[in-house]
Amino acid sequence: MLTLSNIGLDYATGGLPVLSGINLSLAKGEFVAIIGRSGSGKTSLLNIAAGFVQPTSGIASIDGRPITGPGRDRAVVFQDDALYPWLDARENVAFPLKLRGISHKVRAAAADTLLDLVGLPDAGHRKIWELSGGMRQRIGIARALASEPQFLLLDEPLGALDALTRTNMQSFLLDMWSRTGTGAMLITHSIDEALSLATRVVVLAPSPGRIIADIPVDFGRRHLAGTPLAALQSENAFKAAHARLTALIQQPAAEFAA
Ligand SMILES: Nc1ncnc2c1ncn2[C@@H]1O[C@H](COP(=O)(O)OP(=O)(O)OP(=O)(O)O)[C@@H](O)[C@H]1O
Repeated sequence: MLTLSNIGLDYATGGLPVLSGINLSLAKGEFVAIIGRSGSGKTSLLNIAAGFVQPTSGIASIDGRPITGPGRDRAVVFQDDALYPWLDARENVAFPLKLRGISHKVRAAAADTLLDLVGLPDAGHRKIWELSGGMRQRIGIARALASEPQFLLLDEPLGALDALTRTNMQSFLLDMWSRTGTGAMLITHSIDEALSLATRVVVLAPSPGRIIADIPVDFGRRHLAGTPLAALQSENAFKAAHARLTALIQQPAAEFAA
């Protein structure tokens, strides 16, 4: 269990704290989407979970152990795929294993298994610049999975993709999450995406960033069970949840104080 307890964050720039009183837990097998206005502190929160940023107050922990920095139990995927252009796809996926001193033969075999898992069994020898945006994000996710993380921390990983690729990648992401049994934390600006993938949608209000809603949803699980995303998104329940989340994000700042 990844637990954020009473987290506050102040970058000491003289303004309001960026985060205040955040209590959030993420179990393995859960998929939490975090939405909120630009600047509400979503990336800051993910960076605390990743161990890139230490909170000013409160405690971030995994199974009771404080998070003091990045660790193999958490893998982060960003909007920019951040692949190494001088390595081919297989070497990119295998890179975390190389850092752990795993032999060339073993890591090449592990990378091929992961490339298979992400649907790119023949891409191992391809150069990064030969791949489409969606393929590069799959390679990035395969690389994240190479360290067998317990938690996937996803910061707008599909944000730079065209609409059709993004829809395909949403199904792919859900499939990866369900096959690997990880806990996923997804930051997204898309309410549709949050509702379509997550088991819980958490809404952050800005200034200071705090949680104003934590809503369980089941559209993603139903998509995994076979219902197409388009069918789910046309249901009244989906539209009602969308309208509720839109209203929460758009409400005037003064009302957030309540
Ligand atoms: N390293 C930093 N130093 C100082 N201030 C920062 C730093 N990182 C973020 N901030 C500030 O913290 C606030 C929250 O930023 P953050 O990126 O966490 O929000 P966000 O909700 O992810 O925004 P967006 O949706 O635009 O990506 C913003 O006011 C931002 O300027």
